[in-house]
Amino acid sequence: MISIEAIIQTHGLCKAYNSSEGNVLKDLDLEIYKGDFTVIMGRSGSGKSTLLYLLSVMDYCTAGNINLLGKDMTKESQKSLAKIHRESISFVFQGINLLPDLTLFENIVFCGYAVNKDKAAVAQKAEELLKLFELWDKRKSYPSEVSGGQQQMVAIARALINDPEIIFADEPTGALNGAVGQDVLDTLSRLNAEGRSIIMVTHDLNAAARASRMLYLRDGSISGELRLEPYQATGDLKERTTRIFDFVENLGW
Ligand SMILES: Nc1ncnc2c1ncn2[C@@H]1O[C@H](COP(=O)(O)OP(=O)(O)OP(=O)(O)O)[C@@H](O)[C@H]1O
Repeated sequence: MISIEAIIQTHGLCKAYNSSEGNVLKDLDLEIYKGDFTVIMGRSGSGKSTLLYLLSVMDYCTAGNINLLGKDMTKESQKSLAKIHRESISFVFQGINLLPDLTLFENIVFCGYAVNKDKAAVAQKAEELLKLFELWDKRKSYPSEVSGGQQQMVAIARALINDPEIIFADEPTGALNGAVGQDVLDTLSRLNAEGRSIIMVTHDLNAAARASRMLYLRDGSISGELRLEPYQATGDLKERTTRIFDFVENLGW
């Protein structure tokens, strides 16, 4: 059951990278709800990644404001923003971005130590996550020694080490083959079913089929929205994919 509690609200949100090219995001008024698996789609260049970076406060808006978990992000200090990044939100990138000189285990605990001084508790949680993702026997391997899918699982484990309320994902399956991509999506769906809010950008209809709410971005504005029943492991992915295809096709995808 999705609540109607907004965890993110934007008002008049604009982003321009330079004054000569105008706004990439145009006056967006948007709400993201707690417990949703929100998927953002749109054509290449429509501003999806820009929006994700703004919502996750990895980049700054040029006008308007963003309220994240009850706080106006345009008014928070750098220290407060850093705290929110460490404790409340996480980001899973397409490029994965594990630190190459740290083992899989070290990649995960490294982020945990930044928040929790109890190193034993962090190590315990990292162990649980690695076991959950069936990577415990690879804990001493370096990222270059495991597959892309395993690296992405570690990136998700790292994103979970501080128990974030919101997970942002930018094309998390973009670099993976089909079956491995499904494993990553299954993991995100499971996290969502456990109550975590997920906001994901994707071009992939199969990935989008995990959404409980779809937003379609066109030229920096939201031009459509679709609400779906939350995905269930036994659910009919094909039927959901067809619905999403019809939705985005009608919007000019
Ligand atoms: N750092 C940047 N500096 C200047 N322009 C940028 C920058 N990042 C993005 N843009 C421009 O902003 C627009 C939106 O880019 P964005 O990456 O948000 O789109 P997208 O919908 O995620 O695209 P894609 O699907 O291709 O990843 C594009 O015209 C892009 O060239």
